[in-house]
Amino acid sequence: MTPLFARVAIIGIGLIGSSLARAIRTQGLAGTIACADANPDHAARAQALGVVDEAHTDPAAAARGADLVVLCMPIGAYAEVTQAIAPVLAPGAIVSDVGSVKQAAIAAIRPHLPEGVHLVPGHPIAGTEKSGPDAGFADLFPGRWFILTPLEDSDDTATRKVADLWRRCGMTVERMSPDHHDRVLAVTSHLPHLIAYTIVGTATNLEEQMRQEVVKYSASGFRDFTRIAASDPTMWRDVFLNNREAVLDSLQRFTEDLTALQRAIRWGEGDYLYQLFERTRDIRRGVVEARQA
Ligand SMILES: NC(=O)c1ccc[n+]([C@@H]2O[C@H](COP(=O)([O-])OP(=O)(O)OC[C@H]3O[C@@H](n4cnc5c(N)ncnc54)[C@H](O)[C@@H]3O)[C@@H](O)[C@H]2O)c1
Ligand SMILES: O=C(O)C(=O)C[C@]1(C(=O)O)C=C[C@@H](O)C=C1
Repeated sequence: MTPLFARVAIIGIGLIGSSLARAIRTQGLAGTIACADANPDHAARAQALGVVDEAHTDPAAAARGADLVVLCMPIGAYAEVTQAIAPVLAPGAIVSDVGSVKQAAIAAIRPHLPEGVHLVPGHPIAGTEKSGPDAGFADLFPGRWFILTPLEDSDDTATRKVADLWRRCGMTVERMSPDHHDRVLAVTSHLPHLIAYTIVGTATNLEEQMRQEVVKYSASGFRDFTRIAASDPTMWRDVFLNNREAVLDSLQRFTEDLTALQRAIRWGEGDYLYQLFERTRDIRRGVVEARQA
């Protein structure tokens, strides 16, 4: 099959960037895969692993001559990297990304793009708590959702090509407005991470002897939270700072629901607790049936 792109440049060759590189290679979707990473060890490791044809530390060196550039680094670095690659982007080139927040990603990229370069933002809803080029794997994507958030003026052909890329990596592609994406993900992804960080933080704040017992007798509920709370600090700092309104809104709702639960426990309202737990168990069944568990 002919490759979709002649040269793909992946900027940030960590968990998602290296998974994408592996999937592109496995599916034969690009003639050349170039990458750039600000961390020279990550660039060298990606080259040593053979997941890319070229590895650089300068993003412009990777992006030069690329028909597709995919930003795969934390959102806080988007503006600086877009400014660095802008002079080498040819008219007709596509710039896309995988960032977990869409409105802030667009605001950071769009002002710096030269005329004739197409912006097609997106977000693969797939990941793990691990980071870096060794953590990636091509099978991260099959069976998962990819949310495409094109702008009103996004080029149709460019949008279709980006959708095709992710479809051929095994994902199911859906379109959403950037604003809607940010509100949905605040509830389904950002809030759960915030809760996990809080629970694990609270436990580690307990006095020394207690802390040892928390780790020693970790029940699976706590263990599941520690997995999520091990997620990359830079990435998640940038997510919360860049989706502030939607996260604060869902956090407010969560706090109110928690207060209602506290009240039900205090007043022995067993029916309230039972009905809530019954409802949430059904939701879990739905997630499993949708094969997203
Ligand atoms: N981890 C997930 O589950 C997940 C899922 C979907 C989307 N995302 C998004 O993907 C992006 C990358 O996340 P990840 O999990 O792959 O993180 P990661 O830490 O594994 O990889 C990020 C890479 O970017 C590099 N980097 C940092 N600043 C850079 C810069 N200025 N220039 C070039 N490279 C730079 C880092 O050295 C690292 O190799 C984030 O925007 C995140 O929101 C993450
Ligand atoms: O499975 C995990 O470890 C993840 O946190 C993946 C997860 C999620 O919340 O589902 C995290 C961030 C993303 O932007 C997309 C996916």
